[in-house]
Amino acid sequence: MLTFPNAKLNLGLHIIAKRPDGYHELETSFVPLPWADALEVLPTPNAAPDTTLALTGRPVPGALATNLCLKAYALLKADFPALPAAQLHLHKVVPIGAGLGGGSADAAFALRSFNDIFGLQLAPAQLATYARRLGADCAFFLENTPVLATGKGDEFEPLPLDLRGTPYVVVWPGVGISTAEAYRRVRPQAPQHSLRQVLAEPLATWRGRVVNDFEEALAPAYPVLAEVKQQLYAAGAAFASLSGSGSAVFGLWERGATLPPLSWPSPYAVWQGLL
Ligand SMILES: C[C@@](CO)(OP(=O)(O)O)[C@H](O)COP(=O)(O)OP(=O)(O)OC[C@H]1O[C@@H](n2ccc(N)nc2=O)[C@H](O)[C@@H]1O
Ligand SMILES: Nc1ncnc2c1ncn2[C@@H]1O[C@H](COP(=O)(O)OP(=O)(O)O)[C@@H](O)[C@H]1O
Repeated sequence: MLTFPNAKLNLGLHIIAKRPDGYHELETSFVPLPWADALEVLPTPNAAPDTTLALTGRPVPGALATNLCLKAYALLKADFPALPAAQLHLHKVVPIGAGLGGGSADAAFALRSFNDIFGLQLAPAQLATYARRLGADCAFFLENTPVLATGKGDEFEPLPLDLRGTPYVVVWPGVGISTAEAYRRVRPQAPQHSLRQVLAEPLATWRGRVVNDFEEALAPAYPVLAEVKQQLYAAGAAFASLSGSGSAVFGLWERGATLPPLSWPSPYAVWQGLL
C-alpha cells in the first residue's frame, strides 16, 4: 500500500500554561499542506519474520528503531501479537524539525496502512487513540481537515476555514529546531485574542493578530526566522508566520495572486503551490 503522508501548517499557536505532566496547554489550528513523503507498506514476502524499514531521500536522524513508522508498528504489535511482519519503505521529503509535523504524519499514515493491509478493523476513534500515543499532533493526520486544537494540541474541533486555492510558499531555512527545545524557550501566557474568532475573519486581517508564540521565544537564538518572514511580506504575502515550533516559515497570498519569483540561498528548501 502506497500513501503520501503530508505536512501541516499551524495558523496561530498560543502556549497558555505548563501542565503538571510537563506538556503545555495549547490553542492552535492545523491545516493540511500538500508537501508529502511517500510511504509504502507491504506484508513481508514469504512471511519473513522481521519488520523492516528502508529509508531514502532526506536523512532522518536517530536509530532506525526510533523511526515513528516502526514505533507505530510496535504499538500495534503489542496489542495484536499475531500481527504479521511488514516491509516498509519511507522516502523522506518533508524537512525534519521544521514544525511541519512530518514525523507525526508518517506515523499516522503507517497506522492506517497496517490497519488496512492486515484487516485489523480498527475504528477511526481507536486509530486516533494509538496516534495520540505516538505524538501530540499525530491524530490530526488521520482526518487531515482544518481543526482548532486545544489541550496538548491533541483535542480537535472542526474549523470552518476554507483556504482551498490560496497560494502559499513554505521556506525551510536550512536548520532544524527540536520541538522539546522550542518549548523550553517559551514563557506561557494567556492569549490576547480568541484564535477561532480571528481565523473567522478574512486573511487580510490576520497580520499581527494570528500569533505564533514560538516566534518571540525563538527570535534571539534564530534571527533567520524573522528575516524569512520579513522577506515573505516584502514579496507580497497577505500573512506570514512560523509553523509550529519551527523552523519552517510560510507565507499565504490572496486567492488569484501570482506568486512572485523568490530565490533563497542553499541549503534552504522551498515548497510552493496552492492550498
Ligand atoms: C509544536 C507542535 C505544534 O503543532 O508541533 P511541531 O512544531 O513539533 O510540528 C506540537 O505541539 C508538537 O507536537 P508533537 O511533535 O507531536 O509533540 P510530541 O512528540 O508529543 O512532544 C515532543 C515534546 O514537545 C513538548 N510538548 C509537546 C506538546 C505540548 N503540548 N507540550 C509540550 O511541551 C514536550 O517536551 C515533548 O516531549
Ligand atoms: N519518520 C520520521 N520523519 C521525521 N522525523 C522522525 C521520523 N521518525 C522519527 N523522527 C524524529 O522526530 C523528530 C522530528 O519530528 P518532526 O515531526 O519532523 O518534527 P517537526 O514536527 O518539528 O517538524 C526528529 O527527532 C526525528 O529524528
